[in-house]
Amino acid sequence: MLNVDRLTIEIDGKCVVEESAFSVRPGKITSIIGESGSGKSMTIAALLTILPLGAKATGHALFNGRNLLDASKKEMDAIRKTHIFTIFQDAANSFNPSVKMERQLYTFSGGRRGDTVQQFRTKMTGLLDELELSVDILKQYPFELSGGMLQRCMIACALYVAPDLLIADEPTSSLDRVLQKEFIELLKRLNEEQGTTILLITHDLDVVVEVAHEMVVMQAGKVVETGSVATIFKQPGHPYTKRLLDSRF
Ligand SMILES: Nc1ncnc2c1ncn2[C@@H]1O[C@H](COP(=O)(O)OP(=O)(O)OP(=O)(O)O)[C@@H](O)[C@H]1O
Repeated sequence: MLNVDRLTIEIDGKCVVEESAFSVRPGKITSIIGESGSGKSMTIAALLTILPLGAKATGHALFNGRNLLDASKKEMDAIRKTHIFTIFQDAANSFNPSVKMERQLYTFSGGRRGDTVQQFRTKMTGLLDELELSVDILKQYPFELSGGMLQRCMIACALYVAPDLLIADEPTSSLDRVLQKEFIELLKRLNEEQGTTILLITHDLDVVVEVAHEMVVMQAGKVVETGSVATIFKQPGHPYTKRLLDSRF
């Protein structure tokens, strides 16, 4: 599904990710974990070709055989429209505060699929209901909804689009513990019921152990360990991973 190899990212000549390599297998939840500043978000930005100005990525990030790093804007737009869906840290920032939810959710889901507004309304109403969100939210503005509700709206769009790959970058860090748990359950459902492949970026080991099948450990811009969560938790191979796991107890 996704094979990253020798990914190096420089920002204004400074190397922030060095020769990183990892794979995301279809149907699995893979988590990238690492301390703040280890390069997790820059890695995702490189895959989505949304690196900040002055940044440059080299290497390979093969998504279904296509190197995302040298895809044109047009190709990338097409890939992001239906094949890769991204949920960012703070859902509130993903929405325009002055536009009602219905129009925005349509843009994120039905519009991407080429559905009519009527088709969107029917399908989205069912999804909102499943996610225990009232259909009335469609008439509301984002600021009238809580952070947890907005993240659930993003999940509703992901369920609607049914992407090949869902990238979630620290999706629970702005939520309280109860909402975090709820959101993680939804990610699990998406994976188990729809078979969605998920790449989850987090610095929370509890989240990793709860939901991920495989993990990629990053430290100071480098991937120091990859493997199944069960194996790594049982027998961490790298001193940094050991420290990370020890800090959990
Ligand atoms: N816009 C930017 N301009 C210059 N350097 C940046 C920029 N964004 C991030 N960096 C640097 O890139 C490195 C990797 O940052 P990145 O945001 O990928 O870390 P992270 O692992 O996602 O951390 P966090 O968990 O805090 O989000 C850091 O040294 C950071 O200072």
